[in-house]
Amino acid sequence: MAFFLSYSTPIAHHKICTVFSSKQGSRHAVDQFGSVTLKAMPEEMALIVTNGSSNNKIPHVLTMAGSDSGAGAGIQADLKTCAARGVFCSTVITAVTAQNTLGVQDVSILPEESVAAQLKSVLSDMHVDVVKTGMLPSTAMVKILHDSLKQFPVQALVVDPVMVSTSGHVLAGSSILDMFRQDLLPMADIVTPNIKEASVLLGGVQLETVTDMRSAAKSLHDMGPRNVLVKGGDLPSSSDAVDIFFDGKDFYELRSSRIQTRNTHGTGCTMASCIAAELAKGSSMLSAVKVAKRYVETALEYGKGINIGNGPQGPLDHMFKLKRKNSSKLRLFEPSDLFLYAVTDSGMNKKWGHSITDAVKAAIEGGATIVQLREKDAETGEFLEAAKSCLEICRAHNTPLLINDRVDIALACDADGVHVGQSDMPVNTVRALLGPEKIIGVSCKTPEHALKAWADGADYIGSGGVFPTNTKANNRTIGLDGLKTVCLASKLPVVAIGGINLSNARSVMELGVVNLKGVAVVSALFDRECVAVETRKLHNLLTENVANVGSAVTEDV
Ligand SMILES: Cc1ncc(COP(=O)(O)OP(=O)(O)O)c(N)n1
Ligand SMILES: Cc1nc(C(=O)O)sc1CCOP(=O)(O)O
Ligand SMILES: [Mg+2]
Repeated sequence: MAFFLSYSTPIAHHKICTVFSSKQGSRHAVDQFGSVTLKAMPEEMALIVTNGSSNNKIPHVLTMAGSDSGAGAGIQADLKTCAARGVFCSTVITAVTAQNTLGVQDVSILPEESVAAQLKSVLSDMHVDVVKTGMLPSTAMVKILHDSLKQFPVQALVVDPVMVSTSGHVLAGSSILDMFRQDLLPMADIVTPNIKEASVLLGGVQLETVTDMRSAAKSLHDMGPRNVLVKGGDLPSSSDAVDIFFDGKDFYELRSSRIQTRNTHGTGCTMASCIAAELAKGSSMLSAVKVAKRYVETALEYGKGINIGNGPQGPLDHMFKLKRKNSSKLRLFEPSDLFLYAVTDSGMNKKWGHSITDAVKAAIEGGATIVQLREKDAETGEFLEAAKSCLEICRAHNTPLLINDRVDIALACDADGVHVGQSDMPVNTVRALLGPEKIIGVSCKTPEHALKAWADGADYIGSGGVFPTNTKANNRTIGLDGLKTVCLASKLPVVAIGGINLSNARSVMELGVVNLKGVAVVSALFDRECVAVETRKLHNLLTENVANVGSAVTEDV
């Protein structure tokens, strides 16, 4: 049963039920079936679920949208986004547009029979997980989609209600507005309008503030979709890019810094197809939305200087991963990096006569999977020099190097990221300074801290003190119970910290919580004569323990 519990997000739950619903023949049946709990599943059902999730099955998004000759938006954006996110993407083309950086010059709508045939070809044969819609230029196409999904239910439907191009060209006539409201939105697991589209769908209400966006999200939710994301990229009154996500119960305000670039054509399609891709991989809706927002922000940042075309709006560049700045140097975060997290201490190194570089080398040699420089007494110049030297060592061993507290030092030496506490620089400010791809960790002692860290754009949290420690003065001990409470509330991977050593590390990892990825240690590694030997011992102990606890500690959140 442990296998199924790891897929117990609402969306994946829906997917599991979809497997059975194909016999029942309607999406309505899927939804009713969705209320069956996993524990109540009979054995034969479990078998089918296992087969449906076999290793050979690649997550699959079907996009039903228009072709954009300029390739920033439409079908082309969806294909590139899914490819960048590691998801297979099939296509149903509804229209062929001639557009470039100047605007839309021509739109040819495909015959409805062709659209129906494309949908049938793919849905009947290719095991689609998620359908994403973009430009649906006729009421008949909405009906075709509706009927096709009844016949071939999927895990989720992501609706990007494309109505007006960013250049102002109307891509869906007013006749289909009612069809959107009556048929499409009630089918949708999420609808992702921008400000203009939300306004049109709501009969022309003006959206000028974040409060207006919240009311719009609520009113759109009343039209039937399970979740609503109102995108505020065009909101005139905000210096950040603010989106409002509403799941019918809670509102989430998702903020990112506004990137100054003309290359924004396709952000809407890209956001929706990235949400679809993450859902197809098994993410919860909220996580999918957050990943998509970061993906778009990163693409904007990397593509901001690209020069394509002579018009006012250039295309988004989806494949930035292929040509990142400093691509040989950039170290992207993996939750498994937290497995054995070595945090340095200048006082301990001085006591044992270790240079900072020797200490870091030894920790890596012993198996440390990430290093944090926590040099509380160092002068700025000395800290920066130490950071540069340690970065060379870490890069040579493909081990991420984070800087404690000092965002300026991290920026100056191009470290992989920063770890901050509750009274250090706020995470959203750190994110704005470091950009979307650097690693940010935050110390969290409570579930509230953990949720805020996630909402503000952190990559992981450090939680403790698990045990009393002499390394950090006046540190409150939260114990194993406190750690478990934080882990269960956290949507981010967690590393435990505080008084952890060879004699108690096992009890930490035996908590067996899926997002507890490792231990962060100072004195048990660095307040020792031989750092490499101590690190190796702890590494071995953790490795043995993971083998006992099983897959729980290797899965990603
Ligand atoms: C991995 C990890 N977790 C927690 C901390 C503590 O950070 P903070 O609360 O800011 O305290 P200081 O380390 O700055 O004293 C950490 N450094 N690393
Ligand atoms: C730096 C730090 N942060 C903590 C927290 O609870 O957030 S405990 C701690 C010190 C950890 O050192 P040692 O492994 O020597 O106990
Ligand atoms: Mg700090």
